[in-house]
Amino acid sequence: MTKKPSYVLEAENITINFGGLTAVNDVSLQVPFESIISIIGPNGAGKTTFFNCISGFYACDNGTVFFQERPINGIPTDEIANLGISRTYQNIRLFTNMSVIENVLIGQQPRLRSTCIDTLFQTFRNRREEKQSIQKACNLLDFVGLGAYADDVANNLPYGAQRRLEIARALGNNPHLLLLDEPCAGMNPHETSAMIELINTLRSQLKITIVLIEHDMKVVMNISDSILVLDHGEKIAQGTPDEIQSNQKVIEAYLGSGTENLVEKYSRRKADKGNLD
Ligand SMILES: Nc1ncnc2c1ncn2[C@@H]1O[C@H](COP(=O)(O)OP(=O)(O)OP(=O)(O)O)[C@@H](O)[C@H]1O
Repeated sequence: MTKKPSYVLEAENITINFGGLTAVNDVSLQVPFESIISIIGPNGAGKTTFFNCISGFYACDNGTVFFQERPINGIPTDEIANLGISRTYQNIRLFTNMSVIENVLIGQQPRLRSTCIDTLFQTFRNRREEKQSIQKACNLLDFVGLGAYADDVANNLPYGAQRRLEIARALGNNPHLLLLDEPCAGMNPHETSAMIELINTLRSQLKITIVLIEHDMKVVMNISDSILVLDHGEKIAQGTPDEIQSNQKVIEAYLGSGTENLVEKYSRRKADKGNLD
């Protein structure tokens, strides 16, 4: 019997430079199976760049990324997706003029086996795959609570629903690991609560491991098993929500020196300035 690896993902000593700027410097992260890990840090800290290294969008200058113990540096992004890593983006990337279900069907495209010939001649394999894909897309839409909107134009969905649609599309690949870049950005409190619930359900029902970048500290503290904190491309802390909230280095990196609780400070600054970013 083969031993299950300890971590779904291990990023070891990741460094990436853009010209003279070191955007991520020697950052390591171990992600246990079925965990929810958040990456936080001030603007420009290197969070998205680190994500891009993990998912193969950027080739890092140093370090190794292991997915289920297999090194994945240099593997094309579509192959990484086929191995079981899916992601969403900071800015919503939907095909806005296509229907909701079409957006989900596109996410399954890389896994289909039908050839051009199958499609051209509408072979049995082609028809069976199409049927299975549509059924799967319907199930995914039901899962994210959008089953009733399958035939609507994606652009007509409310903002929070568009973010959930992106997740449904990312699930089309049957991922083991889902990378979510600011899943709650721009959401109202109701949409944020629904997203928190969905992320927890992805883990509990589908057994998917989640790594997310998020600026909303209430979300981060509510949802995470562990939090990685970046500042100026460096890892300055990692720990549980309780550990991170009281970590002086983290509080200073975000908001300057002081003793106030991180969530309280964040909420106060957000109220004062509209948005901390
Ligand atoms: N393709 C690129 N070319 C040059 N510089 C880049 C590139 N991508 C990111 N950077 C720089 O790397 C640094 C880290 O950027 P990154 O987007 O990873 O930060 P972030 O923590 O995700 O910020 P935010 O919270 O604002 O999204 C920034 O100084 C950014 O300008």
